Amino acid sequence: MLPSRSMLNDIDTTTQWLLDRTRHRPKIAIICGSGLGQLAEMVEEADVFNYKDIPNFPVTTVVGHKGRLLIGILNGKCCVCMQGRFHSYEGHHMYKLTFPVRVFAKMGIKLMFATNACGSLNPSYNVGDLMIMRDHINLPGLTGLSPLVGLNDERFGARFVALSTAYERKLKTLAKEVAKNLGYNFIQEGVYMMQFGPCFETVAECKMARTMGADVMGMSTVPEVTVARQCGIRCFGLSLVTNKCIIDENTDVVANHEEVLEIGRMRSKDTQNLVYAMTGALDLEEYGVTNNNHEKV
Ligand SMILES: O=P(O)(O)O[C@H]1O[C@H](CO)[C@@H](O)[C@H]1O
Ligand SMILES: Nc1nc2[nH]cnc2c(=O)[nH]1
Repeated sequence: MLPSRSMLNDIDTTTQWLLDRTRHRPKIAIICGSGLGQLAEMVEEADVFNYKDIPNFPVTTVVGHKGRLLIGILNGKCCVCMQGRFHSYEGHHMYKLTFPVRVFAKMGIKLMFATNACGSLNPSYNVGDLMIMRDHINLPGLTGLSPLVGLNDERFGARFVALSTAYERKLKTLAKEVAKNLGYNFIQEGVYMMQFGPCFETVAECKMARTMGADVMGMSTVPEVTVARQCGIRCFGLSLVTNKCIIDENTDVVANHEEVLEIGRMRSKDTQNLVYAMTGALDLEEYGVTNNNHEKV
């Protein structure tokens, strides 16, 4: 299913529906990855919406993705937070799974923090490391699956989107500074490869991904970042290494979602503290926010 005119109009309907129900006017969007939903609990004075109640929103089907949108204040900045995301492998068309990002753009979001759980390919990474996304490799995109396929609405952005600046340099620098101040010794910076999922990789696929320059593998984030960039939203990506990708044919150890959620819980507080401190340290004027007023006038 490709986006139609009426689906594009749905964006206006959903945006207005949300703005009519919250006094907050968020400028930052946060997406919680698998097992990282506790991030959302830091949002104060939150107006909370279940995805199933929001017109035109998809619903989450994956364990560890709660399915709530929170709009409120995080360390002094007004944010909208997705407590649970959508994935292609759930059967959502890429256009539909990135629908919230277009709504965020329409709401006036200028920055997006996308978190995810991933498996590591880089042998120097450890389970529990947090990786600042330097860049990504979009395997589905390279093979013809992009959220930007089909009708392009110029209200959102250009037909041809440059992704060489997908991840904002200033935000990567800020993350490193903040992590240093927090005393974190488990920070990496590297390349995330998205594959469609839902299967974890074969050994041969892991070897291919590593050869292609990937440090970690996951099944999300790239569609959201692609759409955000088309809309002019600046992006920061944070990957939690929840497991090591299996690169040895002679082991019976296998990746599993329970382990992903467990490591998510283990690093939950550290991830929260990093995002919280980064949000507080942001100078929103640098990102085009002239009116720092959190609320509608
Ligand atoms: O990318 P997030 O949503 O964090 O989740 C990751 O963890 C799940 C697999 O355990 C997959 O959905 C993968 O993409
Ligand atoms: N593709 C992929 N996604 C993950 N999400 C969490 N761990 C993994 C993994 O090993 N591979």
